[in-house]
Amino acid sequence: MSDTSESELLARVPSSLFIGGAWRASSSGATLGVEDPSTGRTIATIADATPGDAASALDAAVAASADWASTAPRQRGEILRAAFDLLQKRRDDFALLMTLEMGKTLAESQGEVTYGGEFLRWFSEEAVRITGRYGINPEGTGRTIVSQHPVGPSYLITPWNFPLAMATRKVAPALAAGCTVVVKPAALTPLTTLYFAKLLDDVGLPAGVLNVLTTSSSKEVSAPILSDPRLRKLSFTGSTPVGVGLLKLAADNVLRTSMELGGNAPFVVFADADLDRAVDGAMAAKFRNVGEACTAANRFIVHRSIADEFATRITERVARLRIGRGTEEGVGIGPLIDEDAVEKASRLVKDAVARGARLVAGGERVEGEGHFFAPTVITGVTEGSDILREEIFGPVVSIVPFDDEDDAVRLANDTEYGLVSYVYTRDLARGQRMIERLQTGMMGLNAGVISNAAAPFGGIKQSGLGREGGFEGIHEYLSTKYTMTPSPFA
Ligand SMILES: O=CCCCC(=O)O
Repeated sequence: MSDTSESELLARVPSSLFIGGAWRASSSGATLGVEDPSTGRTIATIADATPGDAASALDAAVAASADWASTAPRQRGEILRAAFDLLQKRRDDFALLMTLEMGKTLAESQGEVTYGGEFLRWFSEEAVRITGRYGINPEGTGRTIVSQHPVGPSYLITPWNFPLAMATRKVAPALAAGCTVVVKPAALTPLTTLYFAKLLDDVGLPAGVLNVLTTSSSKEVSAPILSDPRLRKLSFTGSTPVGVGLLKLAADNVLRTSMELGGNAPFVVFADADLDRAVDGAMAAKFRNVGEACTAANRFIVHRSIADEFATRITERVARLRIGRGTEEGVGIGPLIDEDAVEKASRLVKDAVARGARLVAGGERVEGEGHFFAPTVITGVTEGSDILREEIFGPVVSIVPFDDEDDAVRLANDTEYGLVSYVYTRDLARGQRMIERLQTGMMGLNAGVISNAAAPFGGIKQSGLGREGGFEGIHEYLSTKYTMTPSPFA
C-alpha cells in the first residue's frame, strides 16, 4: 500500500465529534493528535471533546431515545445488516486504518474487520428475537406478563487494541435492543470509530442514535455523562483499575454496567496433549494482536516432561516472525501501542530473569523508530515473578513447569483475574474436569482463539461483569418488566 492511498484514506476519515447526526468541532476548538505506533509520527489531528461536548452528546442520545426504542425491531435489524454489508465493501479501508492507528498487521486488521463485522450481522438477527412470556400464578388468580424493554441511553467506552470489534461488540447489541448511545473510543485509536460512525450515518441511522466523543481527557469528559440521571447504562472494556473507578461512579447513579476488564490467561499443556496443535494454539493465543489482548495467553503452564520441547518448538516459530510496520508484506509482529507498553514488557522480562527464569529469545526493545519489542520466550519462570501476576500485553511467552493436575490447577487459578483459560489435553475427562476447576468465564479447550460473535464473552473475579456477544449480549441492553393482571375468569 503506498503512502498516497494512506493519505487518501486519512483524508476520508472525519476529524470531528459526531453529535446529534452532525459533525462538529470541539466547543473549545481543541484538537488531539493520533500517532502511528510504528513510526511515532502524527497521522491525523481530530477534535478533542470537552465536558460541555459530552453533555451535548448525551442530550442528543436522550432526545433520540424514545423514537429509536419504538422503531420496529426489523428496521433496527436492517440498519445493522446494511452496516454489515457496507463494512464488507469498505473492509480494506477499515483494515488499513486500524493498522495505521494501532499497528497490528494488515492480515490481523482484515481478521478484525471480519470479527467486528460479525457483531453487526449477529445482532441484526437478534434484534427481531426479543421475547417475553405469559404465565399463570400458582393460585390461578392472576396472569403474569414478562416483557423486555430497552434499558435506555448508554455510554460505551472502548479500548485501543481492537478499535473496530470492541465498538461493534457494544454498539450493535445496544442499537438492536433499542438503546441510543454515546461512544468514547480510546484517545490512541479514535479514527476507526469515527469512520464507523460515518458508515452508520451512510446507511441511514437516525440522528442522535449514535454519538461519538473523541477526547484526551477521559475522566473529565465522562464525569457529566456518568452522573446524569438520564444515562441508564455503562459498558466499558479496559483495565481493571479503570473499571473499578468507573464502577464506583456508576454506583452513585445506579447504572446497569457491563465490565470487560483485565486478564491473566493460563495456557495449560498436559503431557498427553497433541503438541503440534498446542504449539499452533499457543502462537495464536500469544501473538494475536502482538499479545495486546485481554484474551492473550499470559502464563504457559506446561507439564515438566514436555516443557523443554514445547519451549524449543515455540522458539523456532518465534524466530520466523518478522518484525516491522504492519502495512509491510510478510510482517508477523507489528509495534506495541506506545513506549509505556515497551517499558512494561521489558520490566516484566527483567524481573522474571532476575528471579531465575532463562531468557531463550528476544527480551528487549527493537532500536529505531516506533514502539517495537522483540518476540520473547522465557522458561523456568518462578512463582512470585511479576510476569505471572500482571497482564503482559506484549509478545512474551513465559513458561512455568508443573508436575501434576492439581499443581496445574493451583497455578492456573493463582490470580485475581478470571477471563479466559486455555487447556490442551487429549483426555476428555480431564478436559471436562478443567471446565469445572479453572476459575475463568471462558475456556479454549484445545483451541487457542475463543473470540466469536456467537460467544458470551466475559470474565469472573477481577475480569469483569456481564457478557458481550452471543444470545446474552442483547440482554445487557434490555431490562425486564413484570406485569400482573387478574385472571380473565375472575
Ligand atoms: O482486550 C480485550 C478485547 C477483546 C479481545 C477479543 O475479543 O479477543
